[in-house]
Amino acid sequence: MSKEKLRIAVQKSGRLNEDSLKILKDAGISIDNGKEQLKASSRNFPLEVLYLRNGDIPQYLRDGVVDVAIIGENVLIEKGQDIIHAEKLGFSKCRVSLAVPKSLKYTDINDLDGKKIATSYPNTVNAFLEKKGISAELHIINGSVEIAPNIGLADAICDIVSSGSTLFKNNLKEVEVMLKSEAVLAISPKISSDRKEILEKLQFRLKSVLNARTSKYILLNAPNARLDDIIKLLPGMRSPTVLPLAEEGWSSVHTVINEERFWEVIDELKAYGAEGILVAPIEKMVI
Ligand SMILES: Nc1ncnc2c1ncn2[C@@H]1O[C@H](COP(=O)(O)OP(=O)(O)OP(=O)(O)O)[C@@H](O)[C@H]1O
Ligand SMILES: O=P(O)(O)OC[C@H]1O[C@H](OP(=O)(O)OP(=O)(O)O)[C@H](O)[C@@H]1O
Ligand SMILES: [Mg+2]
Repeated sequence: MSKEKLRIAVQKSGRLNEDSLKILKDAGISIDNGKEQLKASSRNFPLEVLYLRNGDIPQYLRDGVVDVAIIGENVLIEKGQDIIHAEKLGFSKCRVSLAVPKSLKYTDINDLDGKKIATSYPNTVNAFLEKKGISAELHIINGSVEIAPNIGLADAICDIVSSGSTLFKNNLKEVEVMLKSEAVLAISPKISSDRKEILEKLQFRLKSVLNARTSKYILLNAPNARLDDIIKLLPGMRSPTVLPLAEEGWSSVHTVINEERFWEVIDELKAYGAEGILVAPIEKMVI
């Protein structure tokens, strides 16, 4: 067997670290994790993990020091336009937005012309402003950006927004959403063909985990008279499984459904007489 290993960068600590390790674990990849180690290997998958600062990862990918990484799309947009985004991983969802003091009357982006904007995302802001034909002075800071208007450092800010509570606490309001982001699997343009084979195996596993996370297995009892209507609401992987119940005139229907779709159709299912609806998690889903 080849000794080749795929090298993946995972955030050392911060918002992405825990969910990144969790998705690898759910994909059946065990990583022995000495807390202080910056490098670790998997026992059961040809993977080497490097724990790095999120902001440094685009450069490591570009140089081919790591083959793949779990990173926020926002960082790739800011610093890694040349890097391939593969799977969206469904966690660390946020947006990168412009915000101004609540007291400021804001009509549109023209209100920021000639103003000072504090941000850790200068390339993203510049590209956005350029597209809108606006010029502003950027004040680049690495953290606590939201405090800038309160201390007279800037008129507006551009930073990550999720719940909006940091903006609220700093008396700011979100006025423009520049981009939406979530964690993604990013791929180095320099990855070798041997490692690409390992990457394909990793992507297959991640997709199975992601499919399972967004789907549910449902079982319900349905009156035979309304079976056709109920089945139309429940497409399933190929089609639902229908089994007769011991009680005449009733069937048991089993299927897989996207969780959001389940909540959309639940009232209709009940209206067609579906009973005893059970919803179960799916561990892995190979399509
Ligand atoms: N409040 C939030 N809600 C959801 N996702 C977020 C939030 N803040 C940041 N993120 C996402 O998580 C990523 C990592 O954020 P975090 O604050 O942990 O690291 P950082 O300080 O930007 O980077 P570094 O690892 O270089 O110190 C961001 O790039 C973004 O994609
Ligand atoms: O809309 P909210 O839910 O309030 O989240 C947004 C905040 O979260 C991030 O900061 P973080 O907590 O990661 O601190 P950091 O500046 O130390 O990275 C981001 O920089 C915002 O300040
Ligand atoms: Mg942060």
